[in-house]
Amino acid sequence: MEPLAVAVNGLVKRYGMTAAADGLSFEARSGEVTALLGPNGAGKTTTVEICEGYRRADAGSVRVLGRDPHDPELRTRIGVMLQSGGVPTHARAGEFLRLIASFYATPLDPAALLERLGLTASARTSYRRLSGGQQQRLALAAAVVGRPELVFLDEPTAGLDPQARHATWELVEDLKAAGVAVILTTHHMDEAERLADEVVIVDHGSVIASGPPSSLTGAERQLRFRARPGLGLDELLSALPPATIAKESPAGHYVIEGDLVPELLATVTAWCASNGVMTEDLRIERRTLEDVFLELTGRELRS
Ligand SMILES: Nc1ncnc2c1ncn2[C@@H]1O[C@H](COP(=O)(O)OP(=O)(O)OP(=O)(O)O)[C@@H](O)[C@H]1O
Repeated sequence: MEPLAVAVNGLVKRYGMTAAADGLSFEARSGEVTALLGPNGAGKTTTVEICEGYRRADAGSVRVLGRDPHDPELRTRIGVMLQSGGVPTHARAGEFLRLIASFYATPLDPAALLERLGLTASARTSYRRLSGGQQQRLALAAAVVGRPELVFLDEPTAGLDPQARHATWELVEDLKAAGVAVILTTHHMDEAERLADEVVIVDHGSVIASGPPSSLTGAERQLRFRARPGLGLDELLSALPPATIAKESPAGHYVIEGDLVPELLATVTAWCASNGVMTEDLRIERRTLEDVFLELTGRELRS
């Protein structure tokens, strides 16, 4: 069997009193997108940078393409897109990408990649004069131009416009189809839901849940609607089967969970009608990854 693209076991990394990684374990496979999710400060960047060979673990085992992350042989086999870009500020976009491509035996065509990411018109512009979104796209191009077997993408779509976001998603889907292992960190749950084969939710330095997005969100559906705040949910519940749950969170947003048969929908809308309640956005849907994420990690802001 093909070795795992990334295998992290019991990873520990401390900064003084802070355990950025605290016994963290996960695996990533070739031809799959593995999304690392977690609140600010959860330990994602620390973990990814240890896998990339930029930081050293205090304890635990980390294997990347079957090797130690510091093995120089990995340099040409992995692609890294850093949040900070990592591109010299004076370098022109096109020249920079051609230079990076020249380090690899069988790179992608830099001009085609620039075109694909909407950077052709900016090819002669220096990095520091590119817009934030253009800089980010160039960093993505640099991460993939060498046809790596494994790519680390740290918040690749943060701050991108919708067109660039879609172009990035398509590129990630193509990488996956080509058998590349993609490790993606993102704060966009919809992005993870769309792209990831495997989601790893990290909090306080360890993994609190993992699995395919559909296994985390479950098959259960919810009835959701918006209406004026403070509806008498106890009264509504008394008209519904005993196991039904109704919540208002946040104010004016209602969720009903239970056996979602047509009669339940009819009862809810009839109750709304008899109470003069006009609903908006009435819909039946599965829980989203964002729902699961907030349930698991809480709603409080992280320091
Ligand atoms: N070089 C460092 N020195 C000291 N503390 C650090 C260092 N790097 C990270 N930390 C701390 O380790 C913890 C985890 O940080 P990390 O950057 O890995 O989180 P993250 O999940 O990537 O967060 P974000 O979503 O904000 O990028 C935080 O408490 C952070 O302050």
